[in-house]
Amino acid sequence: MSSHIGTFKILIIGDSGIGKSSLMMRFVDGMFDPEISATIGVDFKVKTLNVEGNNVKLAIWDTAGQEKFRTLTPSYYRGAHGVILVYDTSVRQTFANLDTWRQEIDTYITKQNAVRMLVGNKIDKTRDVQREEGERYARTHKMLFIESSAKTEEGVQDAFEELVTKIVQTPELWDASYQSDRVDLNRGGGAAGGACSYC
Ligand SMILES: Nc1nc2c(ncn2[C@@H]2O[C@H](COP(=O)(O)OP(=O)(O)OP(=O)(O)O)[C@@H](O)[C@H]2O)c(=O)[nH]1
Repeated sequence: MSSHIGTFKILIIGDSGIGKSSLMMRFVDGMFDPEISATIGVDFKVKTLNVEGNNVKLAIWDTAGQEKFRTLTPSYYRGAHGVILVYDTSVRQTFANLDTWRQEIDTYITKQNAVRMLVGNKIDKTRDVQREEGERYARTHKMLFIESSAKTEEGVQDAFEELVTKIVQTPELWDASYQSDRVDLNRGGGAAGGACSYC
């Protein structure tokens, strides 16, 4: 029997045109649209996932990459349990911009141990950034790492599953009864307790 451990807020950020909306559409709807339009403000979808016997509801926030369409940035980050930072493996500049996005995460995130994942998207295209470079960046900055293609589907499901698995394994992020300053050795790491809101 599986138990429901609440709703996780997942944020997708990164430069414009790297495929944030496409990753969300591929994951939630199983589709790819080569003519998808730019996000204005924020888009939002919900999906339920079963991870290690736990039913989790994901509230996925797909944010605009274009500065002029980014409004209310702090509210995107409020209460987020996981952040997916995306770059385009076929456009080096989007990799070079990662430091700026990481600074934004550190400025606005409210749950300090929110799980961070780096995703190199568009691996179906000619490469401008090698896999090893992405791996190294993620390791240096303590992020999970995966490469993907929203077009071919490769890596997309794995990215969300790995992120959510890590969140499930970090109960201080979502279990209201968990106190991070107290270590209770009798406590299991799994499915217990409090529901989280995502707003
Ligand atoms: N070849 C290829 N094209 C992709 C992939 N992912 C997205 N695209 C295309 O890249 C373009 C931009 O995709 P979006 O998903 O709108 O990018 P975004 O990051 O959400 O852009 P903003 O909303 O402006 O922040 C679209 O034409 C997509 O079809 C991919 O994995 N491979």
